[in-house]
Amino acid sequence: MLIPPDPIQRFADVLERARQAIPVDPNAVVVATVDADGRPSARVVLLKDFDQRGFVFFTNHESRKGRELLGQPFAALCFYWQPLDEQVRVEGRVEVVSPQEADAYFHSRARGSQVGAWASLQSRPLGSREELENRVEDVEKRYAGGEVPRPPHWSGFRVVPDRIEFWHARPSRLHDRHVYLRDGEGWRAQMLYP
Ligand SMILES: Cc1cc2nc3c(=O)[nH]c(=O)nc-3n(C[C@H](O)[C@H](O)[C@H](O)COP(=O)(O)O)c2cc1C
Repeated sequence: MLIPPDPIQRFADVLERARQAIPVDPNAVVVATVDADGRPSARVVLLKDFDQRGFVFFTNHESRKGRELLGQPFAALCFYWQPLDEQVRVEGRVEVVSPQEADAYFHSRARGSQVGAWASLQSRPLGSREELENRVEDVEKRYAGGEVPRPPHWSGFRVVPDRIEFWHARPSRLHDRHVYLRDGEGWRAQMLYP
């Protein structure tokens, strides 16, 4: 098989197949970060955008992942689509998206999610469910009848890839693995043993 030259276009094709095969959250992805001591942590987020510049997700920048990424600006993403028998791994430096990009996405979200972004002190200890509900009520009162602005601590991260790997299951565990390594403005593709 000839390895397709553009990994971003190849990712677009795989994600499109995933969207057709998986009714809920085909854009879910595990994102791994590390803290200042090199200790890794991982969680699922939703991929909200991607193009030649990179892969974007949104979150609270004061959350555990947010603080880790602001301190150690590298991440690894891992997609797995079981019905497709496909895995894609993306690695690279992370940058914060522009305020315009963050605003545009924030204002496209449901109002409840916008309120939640203010109410949730993501990843900090919570005393009770009631405490969270009271915070939600306070935010709703504060912005009653008006637009909910984007919290300054809520924005997107873009993973700027320097390594993208496509894995496709094959019989006898002799799977296909194609890794793309950033090479100047382009990519150098390489097969790997499974
Ligand atoms: C399907 C799914 C999608 C999620 N999407 C997001 C997301 O886009 N952004 C986000 O901040 N958290 C998302 N979460 C919650 C995260 O997994 C995580 O619990 C939260 O962000 C706190 O992580 P942290 O403490 O490591 O920062 C999602 C969880 C699941 C299961």
